[in-house]
Amino acid sequence: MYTQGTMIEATCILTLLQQLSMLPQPSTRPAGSVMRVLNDLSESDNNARNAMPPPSASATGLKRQGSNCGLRSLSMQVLGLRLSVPEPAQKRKTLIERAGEPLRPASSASRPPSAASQNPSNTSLYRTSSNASTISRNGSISSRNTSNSSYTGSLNSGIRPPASLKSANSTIRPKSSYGSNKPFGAASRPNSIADLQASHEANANKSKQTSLPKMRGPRSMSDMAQTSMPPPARPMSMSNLRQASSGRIPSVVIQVRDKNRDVSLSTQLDRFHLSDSLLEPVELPQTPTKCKSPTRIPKASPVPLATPTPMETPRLRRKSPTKTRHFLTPHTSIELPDPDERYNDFKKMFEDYKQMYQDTQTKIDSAREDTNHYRDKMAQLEQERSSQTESIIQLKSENQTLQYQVEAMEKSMQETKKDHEHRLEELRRGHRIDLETLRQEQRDEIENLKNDHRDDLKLLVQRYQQELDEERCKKNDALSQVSTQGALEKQRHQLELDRKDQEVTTAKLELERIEPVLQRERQINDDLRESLRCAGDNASSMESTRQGLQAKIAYLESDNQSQSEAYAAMEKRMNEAIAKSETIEEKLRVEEAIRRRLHNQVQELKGNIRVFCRVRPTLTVDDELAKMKYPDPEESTEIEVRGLDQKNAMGKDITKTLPFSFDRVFDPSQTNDEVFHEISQLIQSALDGYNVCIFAYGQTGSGKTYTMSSEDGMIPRALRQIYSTSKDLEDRGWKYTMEGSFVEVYNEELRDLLGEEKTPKKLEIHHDMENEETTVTNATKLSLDNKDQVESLLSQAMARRSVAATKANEQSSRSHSVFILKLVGRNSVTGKESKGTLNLVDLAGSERIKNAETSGQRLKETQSINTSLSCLGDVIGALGQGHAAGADSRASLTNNRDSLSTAHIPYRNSKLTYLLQLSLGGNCKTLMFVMVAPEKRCLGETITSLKFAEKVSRTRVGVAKKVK
Ligand SMILES: Nc1ncnc2c1ncn2[C@@H]1O[C@H](COP(=O)(O)OP(=O)(O)OP(=O)(O)O)[C@@H](O)[C@H]1O
Repeated sequence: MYTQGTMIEATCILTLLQQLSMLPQPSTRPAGSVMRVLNDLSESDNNARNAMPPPSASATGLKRQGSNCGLRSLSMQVLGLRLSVPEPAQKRKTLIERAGEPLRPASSASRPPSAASQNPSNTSLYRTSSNASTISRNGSISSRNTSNSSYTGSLNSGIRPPASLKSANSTIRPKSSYGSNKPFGAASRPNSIADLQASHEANANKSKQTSLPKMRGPRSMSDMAQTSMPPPARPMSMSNLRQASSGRIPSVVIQVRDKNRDVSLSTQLDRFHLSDSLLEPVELPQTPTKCKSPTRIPKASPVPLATPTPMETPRLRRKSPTKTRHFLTPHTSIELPDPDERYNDFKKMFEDYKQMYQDTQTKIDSAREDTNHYRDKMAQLEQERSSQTESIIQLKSENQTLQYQVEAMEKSMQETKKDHEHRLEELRRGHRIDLETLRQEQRDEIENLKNDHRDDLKLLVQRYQQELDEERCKKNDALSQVSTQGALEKQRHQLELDRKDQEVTTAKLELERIEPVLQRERQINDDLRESLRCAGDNASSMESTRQGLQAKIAYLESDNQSQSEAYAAMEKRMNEAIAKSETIEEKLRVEEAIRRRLHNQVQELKGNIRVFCRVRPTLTVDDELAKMKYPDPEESTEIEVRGLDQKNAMGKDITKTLPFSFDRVFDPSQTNDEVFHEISQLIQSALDGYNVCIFAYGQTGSGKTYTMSSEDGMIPRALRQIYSTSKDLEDRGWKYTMEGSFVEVYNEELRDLLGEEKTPKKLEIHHDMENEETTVTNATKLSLDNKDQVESLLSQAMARRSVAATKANEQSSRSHSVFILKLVGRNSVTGKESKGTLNLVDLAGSERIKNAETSGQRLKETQSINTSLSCLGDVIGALGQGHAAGADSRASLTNNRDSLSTAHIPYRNSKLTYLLQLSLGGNCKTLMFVMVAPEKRCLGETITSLKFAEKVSRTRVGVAKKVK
């Protein structure tokens, strides 16, 4: 009866608890299934234990009997106080028994540590609670174990443990395997969906745990269920529940009514109190294996539980302050707790847990929402992952295909390479063979050619040897002849020289004699001019007189006789004056003829070929100058040039100084004016009816053009002088006509430099030997009738000279330019005529002959220049020889012309000499300017030019004669 009543009461309480505790997922559970609810609770405990937040200080203080079993534990506590449940569950293992079993891996590994287990303050608080005989449970597994240990301790021997042991137990608090350093209350943030789910579950469990503190009541609900109900389909295997039920066994035990002994309620309460103190945390072995003496754990007594009647509670409350101490058994000193106090505690705890449960539920809801959100996100990510995976697979397959292609291509390339190498090798072999064959053939051919050449060479050598011997014999004969002739020639020359010296001496004497005569003649001439002027004046005065007389005659005519006589006297005087004037004029003409003769004699004495040397000033300061000296500054006829550096075998300097002598030497300081002063007499000869030729010879840049054709050069000066002199001579009855032409000889061709025609006609040279006149057909001729025409001709000549430079391919020195001026004079008084020609020649640069490093057109030009200059040298040489021969044979100056005509002069060998035929030679007056550059780099050319000029200077070509 007692048991049955108790069971009914327990069932009612459980139903109430179910409603109050708001068990999770109540809808999923079968209504009214108390055992299933308990099972769920147990599982919730297991799952959410670690996540349960620690109770507040006040709550902790209230939870003296707290367990982590929540309301069920509370109910069981209550039941433990009131019910005496028989112990039918011998089959079930106690916590200690189960401690020997291996731990469930999931629960130990993943649960976060309990803050309380790590928090020393909590520990101390817990200890304080223990000292005050109240137990504070913070829901941690360690606390639960502690309670179990306490239970174990309490049941171990049934004897109250010594104080020292208790102290030790309370001090050395076991550390749960779940312990960690994580601070209390720190929310763990889920890292993954799995974490999130775990967190969510933990929250759910926590809420369950919070709402359901662990039961510490007597026995387990399963035991109770086994007692009052049929066993549930699902056994209550949750260890915590079992542990809790086991841990509450002492409480249950204290309610067991000992039938054999009459125990008062106070005693029981005392015992209960004592038993409560036993719930103080006791260190549990950390590993279940350490619990090696489960046999020490006393099993619950099988005695039926004695539940106090409802009436007993007020009785207990009405108890005097001096509380009766209740002991667990009469034989033990284990004190039981005060039931009222515990009841109040439980009630308060219940309220707290309820509040916590509600809070937790709210958190669960939000967590669920988060979970759903994260699930969606996860699904989305999963979808992306699958698409990425697909693309990766596709790329992999493409990559595979490409790799196959690459391999195939590599393979084909290898094959092609091998094929090519093979073919190359074959070609090389073939080429080697062909080459070898060709080489062999060429070797044979060369050998044959060599043999042939050797034979030919032998024959040639023999023939040439023979010819050489013959030639040698001939040359030896000729040499001996020449040497004989040379000796004779030398002797003859010596004689000639002596004779010439004699002649010069005679001429000098003659000159000395003539000089005063000439001076006298000049004086007479001046006097005559003066008297002529006076006569002119007289004539004019006479004319005026005559006019006066005529007027007088007219007057006298009217005045008869006297007038007639005066007129006759005047006429007589006039006639006398005219006659006197005529006499004077005649005298003047005679004097002019004498002057010309004397002038010609002087020119002849100076020589028909005269050579002037002119040294150009240096143009740059950097150039090293050749060493030149002018030993006779007064006479200015010599120049000494230090030759090219020479050293003998001993290394001694044997450089020679070469002396040269000319008719005149102009040093670099002398101007064109001074030069012209020296040649002006020669220009006058042209007016006197002589052929005059002035040419400039020298290397390029030596100053030929500057001397001949520059603005104040010889050509302009000559023209101006001729024009002015001709004008002067008009007074003496001379009337001159002057014709100028300007031609050049380029590549043995004549070109007109004054011609306007675009297609110039061919120029030809024609000599009129009878009149000793040279004509260039088709050449433009400009007459110099007035001063303007002179200037015009000069400007045209200058312009054409520059055009000529262009025409002559860049350099004027590539051609010989010849200015020809024909002078024809007629004396209206005497009826005499004179024909003279003035040739002014600017030769091409002489160095081109030797230093020509040209080809093509330039080579042709060089050859042409070379030929023409060489011909000029030959002509001058031949003229000298002819003159010598003529002089030798006839020994007369006057007959030189005849002798020259008999000698062969190679005028026709070049256009230049052919053009100047009548201006060179014995009948003409020739002046050669040898132009010299002062720079040392030009020394070679300078010496060559000076030697050539000296050779020309020594040439005697006879006496110039007037043109007929
Ligand atoms: N006596 C001088 N005083 C001053 N300058 C001179 C003199 N002689 C020549 N020169 C200068 O030297 C340079 C070369 O002279 P020029 O052209 O007359 O030489 P060239 O031998 O006649 O040359 P080309 O090859 O043209 O015939 C010119 O610049 C000229 O002005």
